[in-house]
Amino acid sequence: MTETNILPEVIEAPVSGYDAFSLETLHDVHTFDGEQREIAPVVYMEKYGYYAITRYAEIQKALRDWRTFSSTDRPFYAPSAFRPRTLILEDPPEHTASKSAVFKVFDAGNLAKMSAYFKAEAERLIDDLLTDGPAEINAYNDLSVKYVLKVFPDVLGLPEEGRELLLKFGDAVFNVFGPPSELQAAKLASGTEAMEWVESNTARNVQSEGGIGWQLYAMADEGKISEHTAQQILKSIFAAGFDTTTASIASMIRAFADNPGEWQKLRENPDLVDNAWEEAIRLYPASRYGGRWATKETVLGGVRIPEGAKILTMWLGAGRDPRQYDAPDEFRVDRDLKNAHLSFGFGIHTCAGNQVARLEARTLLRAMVERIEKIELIGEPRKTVNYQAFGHDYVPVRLTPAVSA
Ligand code: HEM
Repeated sequence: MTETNILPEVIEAPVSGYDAFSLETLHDVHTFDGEQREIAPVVYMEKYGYYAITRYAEIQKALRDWRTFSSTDRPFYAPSAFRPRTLILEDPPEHTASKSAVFKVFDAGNLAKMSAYFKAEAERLIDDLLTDGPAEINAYNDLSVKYVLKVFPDVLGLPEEGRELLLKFGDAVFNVFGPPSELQAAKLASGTEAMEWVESNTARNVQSEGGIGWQLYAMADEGKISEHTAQQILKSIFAAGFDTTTASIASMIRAFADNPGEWQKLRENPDLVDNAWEEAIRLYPASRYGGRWATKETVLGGVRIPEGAKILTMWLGAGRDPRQYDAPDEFRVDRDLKNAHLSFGFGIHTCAGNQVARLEARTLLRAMVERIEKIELIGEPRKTVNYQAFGHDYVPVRLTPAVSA
């Protein structure tokens, strides 16, 4: 018998005592999720009775097959006011209609309008920061939050007052899919403050004519989606569109502060801006995992997954899978990302706002590269502690302005 005739061996998922949600884990998710990745492509987390897909290739393979790896249920799923019941909790055909509605409001025409506005605001913000020469700032609050909470809510037509509640809302949303704990209770309590604001700012009657929300309700009038779905989609944008970008832009600045040589490389070759941003979110994804359930028994990476299994797709760990990337812990602005990364997910549920997130981040980075000579760390950065979201909420840096020609 030749080797090609040997059927691949199918094994049961290695049983792991891993607690993906303990405080110890949450303080160092890259190390701990990375350890699980090195055990097997799929592990069984005994403590919670859930499966975790840990490696790049297997996550990608699973997410190509939405019929087997359905999104309509997931570990720790319980209906929650913090989880808008649309898109991420839908499979086709419902999902197709909702996703088309989002793509329609983020079409080329709307993105082009956003692009010009984001650029003007990014440049203004950096110029303001550097008016008096070198600036010592917390890159999270003074740069990332300031920029994101200005440009995207403006585009959505949201009032100035209360915008910071979007971050509390997002922080709660990203703590829903995990076990009850003090941490979860605190995040949900804090998010509750945001609920009324979110509810009233996603209502039909407050949407400014021609704005994103108005366009969604117009689609409801045309019968393309329901009125309820229009509001749920708007809530999804509120839920997923702020914590993610603020955290990952702060993480990107940390990556540059840790690697001054990479900043110089980018200054010398600004064409690398887009690639540098993708590399930053490969290294520091804003979302640690997704959730699915197996609609039938299946085998992934040689590991059996039973019908009905609830599954975490651990894309933060997969972003540093050495089977996919050379020297995966290193930040290299010119890395050949080949198949990109999983930080925006993969398959039919790929991030619906990825174009907006990319536009925001790349535009800011371009404005920075043109204006900033040096980014230096002047203190210890702090990572966020959250079940599902990952990022930095404190990145103390000194920005030295470039001497203009
Ligand atoms: C750097 C910023 C962002 C990151 C890293 C990110 C990451 C992700 C990931 C990993 C998923 C897939 C979830 C899954 O398959 O389980 C996702 C889905 C989603 N994201 Fe984002 N996101 C970002 C920004 C945004 C923004 C700005 C918006 C809105 C404008 C947004 C809206 C959504 C929505 C609505 C979904 C659900 C898509 C679907 O189910 O088809 N995200 N995002």
